[in-house]
Amino acid sequence: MGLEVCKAVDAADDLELVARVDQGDPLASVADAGARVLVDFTTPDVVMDNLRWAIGQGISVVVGTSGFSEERLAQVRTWLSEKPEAGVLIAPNFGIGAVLMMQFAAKAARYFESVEIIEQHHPRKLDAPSGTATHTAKVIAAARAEAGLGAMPDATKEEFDHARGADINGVRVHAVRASGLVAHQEVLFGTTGETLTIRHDSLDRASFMPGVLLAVRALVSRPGLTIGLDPLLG
Ligand SMILES: NC(=O)C1=CN([C@@H]2O[C@H](COP(=O)(O)OP(=O)(O)OC[C@H]3O[C@@H](n4cnc5c(N)ncnc54)[C@H](OP(=O)(O)O)[C@@H]3O)[C@@H](O)[C@H]2O)C=CC1
Ligand SMILES: O=C(O)C1=N[C@H](C(=O)O)C[C@H](O)C1
Repeated sequence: MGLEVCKAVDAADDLELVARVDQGDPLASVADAGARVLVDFTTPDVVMDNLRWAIGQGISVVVGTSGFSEERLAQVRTWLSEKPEAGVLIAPNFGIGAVLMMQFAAKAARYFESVEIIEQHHPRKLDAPSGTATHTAKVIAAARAEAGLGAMPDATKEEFDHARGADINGVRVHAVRASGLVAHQEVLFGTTGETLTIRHDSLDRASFMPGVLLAVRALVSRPGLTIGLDPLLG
């Protein structure tokens, strides 16, 4: 993703790529180069250190790295309150189609008694389930709670470990890893006599770049914490 972002920024007429940082490179080179926005696609282990450093320097940050809990978001808000000029945008998925998939799923949630999420990724992915699937489960769970829906029907009494997937706020999420895949997700809804499947496929990492560039441009004049691309899409 880092390479893909560098290519996309380089190719944009209105943006200038001033620094590239890989593991082991000094972050100070970002500040020395006069960067106004830092884009972080690293790992959940290091992203918070990067964020703390960048916010401390007054540099805004676009974050694609997954692994953001409520506690992490609260920490970012605290850091930002000390640097009101800085902005941070954290998005579980920068693909426009993926953002729409999550919005459609939230809209459908109230009408179906059952829903499960099946995400599929390349086998080099470190985290499971994906940030996108986790976020989708949370927005579906919130929509179900708002509509007064209870637990989903499920008679399972005996199971091999994890056979029914991870339980995220009451929504089952299944993670598939296989060579050849990029990033894919299905949200499967069911109710009496019908199912609805909402599916999104990222077939190439270029799919994330329009969303990343949109966020970079917005953050030049958008202080505070923004979650997801939705507020930028109107
Ligand atoms: N929000 C979105 O739309 C998307 C989010 N992602 C997320 O982005 C993250 C990265 O994904 P991906 O690019 O596929 O993963 P990769 O493992 O291919 O890349 C991560 C890179 O970060 C480098 N790195 C590790 N530590 C640091 C550090 N301290 N400073 C700078 N660089 C560092 C790694 O170096 P090294 O190889 O030496 O360890 C590696 O090159 C994941 O969390 C993934 O889930 C991915 C795609 C889309
Ligand atoms: O690691 C990936 O590849 C991806 N990670 C993000 C996630 O965890 O949801 C976004 C997309 O699914 C690709």
